[in-house]
Amino acid sequence: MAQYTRVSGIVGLITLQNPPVNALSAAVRQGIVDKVETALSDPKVKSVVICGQNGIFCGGADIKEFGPKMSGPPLIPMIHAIEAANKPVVAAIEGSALGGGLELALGCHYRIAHSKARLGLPEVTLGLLPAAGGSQRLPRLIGVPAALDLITTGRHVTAAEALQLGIVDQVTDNNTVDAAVKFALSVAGQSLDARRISTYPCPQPSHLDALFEEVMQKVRQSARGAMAPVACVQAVRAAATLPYTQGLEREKELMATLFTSGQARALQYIFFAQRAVGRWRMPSGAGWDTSKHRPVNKAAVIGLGTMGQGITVALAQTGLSVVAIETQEKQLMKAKQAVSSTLERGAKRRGVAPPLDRISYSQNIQAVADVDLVIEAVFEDMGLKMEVFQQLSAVCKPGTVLCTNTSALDMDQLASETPNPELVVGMHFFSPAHVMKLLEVVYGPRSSPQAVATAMQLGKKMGKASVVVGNCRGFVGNRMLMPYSEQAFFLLEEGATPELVDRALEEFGFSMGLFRMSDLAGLDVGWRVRKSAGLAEPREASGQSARIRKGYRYSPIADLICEQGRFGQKTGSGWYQYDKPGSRVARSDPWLHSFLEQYRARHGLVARSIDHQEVLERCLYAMINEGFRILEDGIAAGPEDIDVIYVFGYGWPRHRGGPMFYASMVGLAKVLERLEHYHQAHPDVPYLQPCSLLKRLVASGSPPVHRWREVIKKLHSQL
Ligand SMILES: CC(C)(COP(=O)(O)OP(=O)(O)OC[C@H]1O[C@@H](n2cnc3c(N)ncnc32)[C@H](O)[C@@H]1OP(=O)(O)O)[C@@H](O)C(=O)NCCC(=O)NCCSC(=O)C[C@@H](O)CCCCCCCCCCCCC(=O)O
Repeated sequence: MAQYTRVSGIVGLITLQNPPVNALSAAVRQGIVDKVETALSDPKVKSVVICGQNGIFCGGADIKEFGPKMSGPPLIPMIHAIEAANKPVVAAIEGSALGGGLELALGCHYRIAHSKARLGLPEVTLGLLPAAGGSQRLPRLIGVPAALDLITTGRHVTAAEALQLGIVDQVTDNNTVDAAVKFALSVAGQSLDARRISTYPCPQPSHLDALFEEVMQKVRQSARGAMAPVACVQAVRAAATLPYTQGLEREKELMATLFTSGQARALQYIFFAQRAVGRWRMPSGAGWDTSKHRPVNKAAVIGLGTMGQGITVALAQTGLSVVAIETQEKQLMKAKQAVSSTLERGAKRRGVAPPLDRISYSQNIQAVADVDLVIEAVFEDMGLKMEVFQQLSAVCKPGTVLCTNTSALDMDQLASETPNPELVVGMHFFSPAHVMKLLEVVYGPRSSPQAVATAMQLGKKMGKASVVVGNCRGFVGNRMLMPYSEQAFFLLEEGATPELVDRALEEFGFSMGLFRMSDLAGLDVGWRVRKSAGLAEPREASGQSARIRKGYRYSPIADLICEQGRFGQKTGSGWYQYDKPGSRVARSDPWLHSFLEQYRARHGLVARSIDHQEVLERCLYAMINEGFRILEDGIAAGPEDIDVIYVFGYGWPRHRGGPMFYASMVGLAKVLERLEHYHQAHPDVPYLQPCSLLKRLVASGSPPVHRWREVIKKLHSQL
C-alpha cells in the first residue's frame, strides 16, 4: 500500500507502507500507480517525494510473491510513468534502497539519501538480475565498470559511496523526508530533460570488448556454475551496446530464464532459511521468542591457538572488550602479535582505527573474573577442557555464560564439570573464526534457553549465520562430513583418484573438493578424531581385516597417509603435493597414485572406472542421508538449519540451496532409490542404509522442503 498527503502546500508525499521492509508487493505497486496519478493530476502539486515508512525506503520486489502467476501492476511501466512525469519526483532514501527499491529510485528524477542508508542491486544473490530497468539505468548513470561491480556482486554501498558514484544527489544527516521535501520545493517547475536516466547515452569505456571479456571470465570463474552473475554481465553489456528500449528487451529475456530456474529457487530459499534459523527452538519448547539473552559487553577467550586468535579478532571487531588468556608466555606473545596484525590489516581495509586497546592479554585465568561470557578454545583434550571449566566456575562472576569451541568433544560432559551446567553451551566457530560466517550454537540437555539466547545474540552481533543445534558427535556439520569423506575414501579404494573426486565436486559447485579441503584443514585433525573413536588403530595394513572396523567397512587410506607425516598443505604433502610446506597450489602427486595402486594390490582390489555421477551420488547422498538422521534425532530443528550450516560453513554451492534442499530438487524418491541401490552393493556401509525419515517423506508423497517439519513433528510425537 501507499499513503498520499500534500505537504508544504505544493509537494505530494507518497509513503510506501508494507512492513517490515516496504517490499514492492502487488498492493504497494498498485498504491504507487494510484498515488502518482493523484499527485500528477493535482494542479496544486508542483513536485513529488516518494519515501518509505518506518525508516526504510524499500527492500525491493516482494520475493514472497514471486511465482508463475504474478498479479498487480508490473514494475517497469510503473517506473517509466514516474520517470516520464512532468513534475520532479524525488526519492527520500532512508534505511535501505535495494533491488526494485533502488530501481524505483533510479526512475525518480532526484535521490536524497540519509547518511546511514545502504543502496544496492542484490538481485544476483537471489539468482536474478535487476530486471525493472536497473541493469539499463545504472550503467547509464555511473558508468559500465562501476555498474558491473555493483550488479555482479550485489554488494550494498553506503550513502557516502553512492554520492561519490553519482547514484544519489545529496546526503543528509537530518530528517531525510524533510530534506527531500525542501529539495522538491527548490526544483519545482525546473526542466526535467536532463534528469531522465533512461535517455542518457551509456558512457563507453575504452576497450569495451576486452573489458567485458575480462569481467565475464572473472565472473564465470567465481560463479562456480551460478547463472545469474553471467546474465548480469550480459545485461550490462546490452546497456553498453544497445539503445535503451532494446537493452530493456534483453534484460527481460535474461530475467525470464533466471526467474523460473532452480538456481533462483535455491538462492531465494537460502535467503529465507538464513532468517528462519534465527527463530530457533529447543526440544523443551523454549525458543527465540520466549528467551531473553544476557547482555554481553566483555568476553574472554581461553587458549590462543589459531582458533582462539580468530575468535579474539572477531570479538574485538564486534566492539566488545576482550580478555585473551594463554598460559604459555611464548604462545601469548606470538598470539598477541598475530591478533594485532590481523586487526591492523582489517582496519586498514575498512579505513578505521584498529581496535587494539579493546583487548587485554593475560596468562592468569583470574583476569576473567568480571566478564559476561567466556569462550574456551584450548586444545581438543577432554581432560584439559574439564580443568579449564572447573577453574572458570571458580573464578567467573555468577551468571557468566561458559562456552566451549569444541568441534568433537561432548559438551554435556564438560557442563557436568561445572556447578551451573545451565550456563554451558557450545559456540562452534569455523576457522578462521574472524572470516568464516558460520557459528553452531550447541545446547546440551541442561543448557538454559537464556544461555542459548545469549550465544545466539552474540553470534548475530558478530555477523555470523548462527544455527542452534543439539549435542552429538560432530554436531551437524562435522557429523555429515563423516559419511561424505568415508565415501570418498572408498572411491579411492575402488579406482578413483583425489583429482577425479575433487573435480566432480568442484564442477558441482563446491569451492573446493573434499581432498583439497582436507589438505587445507590438515589431515591430522580427522586422524585424531578417528583415533579417539577407536577407528584408526595401527594395524597390519593388509588383508580383509584391515578394512573392517567394528564389523563395518572401513578405509585406512587416510590413516596410512598420515602415518607418512603427510598432513596436507602445512607439511607440503597430503592428498596432493605442494612446492613447500604452507604453499597453497595443489599439484597431482605421482607418489600418491603409486601408493593407491600398491594399496589396491595389497588388498586384492581391482580398480574400475568411476564417473562423476557416481562420485556425486555416493558422496552427497550419503551425506544427505545423515542429514535426515540428524532431523530424525532432533539435533537440527529443520532442513533450513542444515542447509545454512552447509552453505555458510562447508562451501556447499549456494545456488544449489544446501544438501537438504538439493535432495528435494533431485526428488526424494530418486535419492532413496539410489541409496537403496548403493546400500545393496555395499551392505557393510551403514551410512548408505536409507534413513527411516527419508522413507517416510517419500511415502507421504515427497512434500516440499518447507513442509518437512510437519512430518518430523508427527514422527517425534509418535516416539
Ligand atoms: C532489506 C534488508 C536489508 C533488511 O534487513 P533486516 O536485517 O532489517 O531485516 P531482515 O532481513 O530480517 O528482513 C525482515 C523481514 O523482511 C523480509 N524481507 C526482506 N526483504 C524482503 C523482500 N524483498 N521481499 C519479501 N520479504 C522480504 C525478510 O524475509 C524478513 O522476514 P522473515 O519472515 O523472513 O523473517 C534485508 O531484508 C534484505 O537484504 N532484503 C532483501 C533485499 C533484496 O535482495 N532485494 C531484491 C529483491 S528482488 C528484486 O527486487 C527484483 C527486481 O529487480 C525486479 C523484479 C521484476 C520482477 C519481474 C518478474 C517477471 C519475471 C518474468 C518471468 C517470466 C516468466 C515467464 O515467462 O513465465
